[in-house]
Amino acid sequence: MKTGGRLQAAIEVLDDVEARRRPVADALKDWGLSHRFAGSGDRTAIGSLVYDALRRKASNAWVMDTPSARAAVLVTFADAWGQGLDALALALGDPHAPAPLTAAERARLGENREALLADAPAHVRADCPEWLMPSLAGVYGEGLERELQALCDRAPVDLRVNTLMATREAVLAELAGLGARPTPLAPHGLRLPDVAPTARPPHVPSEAAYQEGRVEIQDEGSQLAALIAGARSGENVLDLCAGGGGKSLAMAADLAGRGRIFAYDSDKRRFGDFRDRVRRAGADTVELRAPGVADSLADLEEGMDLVLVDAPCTGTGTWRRRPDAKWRLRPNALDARMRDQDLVLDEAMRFVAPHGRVVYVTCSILAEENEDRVAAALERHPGRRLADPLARLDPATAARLAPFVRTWGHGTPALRLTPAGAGTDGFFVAVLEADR
Ligand SMILES: C[S@@+](CC[C@H](N)C(=O)[O-])C[C@H]1O[C@@H](n2cnc3c(N)ncnc32)[C@H](O)[C@@H]1O
Repeated sequence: MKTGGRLQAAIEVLDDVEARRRPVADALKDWGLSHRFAGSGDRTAIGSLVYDALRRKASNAWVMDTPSARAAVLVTFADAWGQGLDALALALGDPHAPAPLTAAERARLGENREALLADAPAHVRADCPEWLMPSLAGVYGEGLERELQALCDRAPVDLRVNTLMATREAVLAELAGLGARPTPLAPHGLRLPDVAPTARPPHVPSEAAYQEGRVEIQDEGSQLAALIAGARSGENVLDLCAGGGGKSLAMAADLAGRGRIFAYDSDKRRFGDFRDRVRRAGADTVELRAPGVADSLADLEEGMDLVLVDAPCTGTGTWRRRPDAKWRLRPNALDARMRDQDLVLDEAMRFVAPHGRVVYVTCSILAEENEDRVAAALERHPGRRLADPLARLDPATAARLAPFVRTWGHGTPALRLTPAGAGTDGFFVAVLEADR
C-alpha cells in the first residue's frame, strides 16, 4: 500500500472505534481480516497512526477545529510524525487516499501547534478526560500537565531477564543487535531503543532469547512492583490477581527454585498462554489455581508469607500503551474498580499468615484507586500497617527508587511511578504488614 492508502485505512479504523466504542485492537484486527492484501508493514503503519492519533485526540481536535478522524490522522502524519504539509499533500494524491486537503485544513496545519493550543483548556492541552482533572490535580499539583503529557508519548519496549536461566549481561550481549540497554531502575530489565514513528519496532517473540525463556516482555514498572513484593527462597506466595502471570513469573525468578507461587485469577480466561510461559521460563515453583465449583484456595488460608494483589484497575497508568482506554473511561467504571479493589484486598487478608505481608499494586495514577483504597483497607483491618516499600530491595535499587516514595496522611509510605518521573508506566505499590 502507498502512504495515502494507509492514511485512509487509519481514518476508517478510527471511525469504527468511535462509532462502536470498541477497543482499537479489535477494530484493527477486523480491518486486517477484511483487507488481506495488506502486508505486515502496512498493518504496523496503520496501527501506529491510529494509536498516535488517539494519544492526542483532544488537542488534535482543538488544533484542527474538528474532532473528525480524518483531521486527527492528517495532523498526526504531518505534525507528530514530522512528515510536513508537502509530504501530506503528495500522499493525498496516491490511489485510495483520502480527499485532497481543503483550504481550511491547509491553514490549520500550517499554523504553530503550540500557539493554537495556548488558549485551550487545561484538559485539552494535557489530552486528558475533563472529569479526571480535579482528582489528578490533587495528586500532581503543579506537575500535572507534565505528567499527563508524558502519558501521551509512546511507551518503550522493556524486557525482563529471567534470572532462572540467564544473567542480564549475557542477554545484553545476545540482544546487542536490537540495541538493548539496561533499564535505569530495575536490576533485571532491558530497554529497546525507540524507533522512528514511521519505522517497525523489533519483533521480540521471534528472538531465541524469548522463545527459550531467557526474557519476557514486561514494563520496567511492573518488574519493580514484583521486586518490591520481595519474594524470597522458601516462601509461600499467593498471586491473587495473576492474570497472564507477568508478576508470578518475575517472583518465581526471585524464589530461585525454592518455595511456591500459587497463581489465581477469578477469570481463568485471563491466564491466556500463562502455562506455556511457565514452561518456557522453567518456573517450576508456579502453580496455577483456577476458580472452580469448590473454593480452590481453601487450603491456603492464613498460610501465605506474601499475598500479591495486582488489583483490577482503570489502567490510567498505561495510557501510553492503550490510549483508546483513556477516552472510553467513565466515572461508573472507576466506581466499579474501587469496589473490586476493596473486595480483593479483603480477600487477601484471608490468606496472609499472621506474620505475612499483603502487597497492593495498581497500574492506576488515581488516588481513589491507590492511597484511598489502602487507607480504607487499613481501617477495616486494624491489625495491619504500611511498611517501607523499599525494605526488601538491594541497597542500590532502593536508592534509585527512593525519590518515588510518597508519604501521605500520617507519614504512610507507598511507591508511585509515572512515565514523567520514572520513565515507566504508572504504578502504585503499597506494602501492608502485620502491626507488631
Ligand atoms: C491488573 S490485572 C492482573 C495482571 C497480572 N498480575 C500481570 O502481572 O500480568 C487484574 C486481574 O485481576 C483479576 N480479578 C478481578 N477481580 C478479582 C478477584 N476478586 N479475585 C481474583 N482476581 C480478580 C482480573 O480478572 C484481572 O485478570
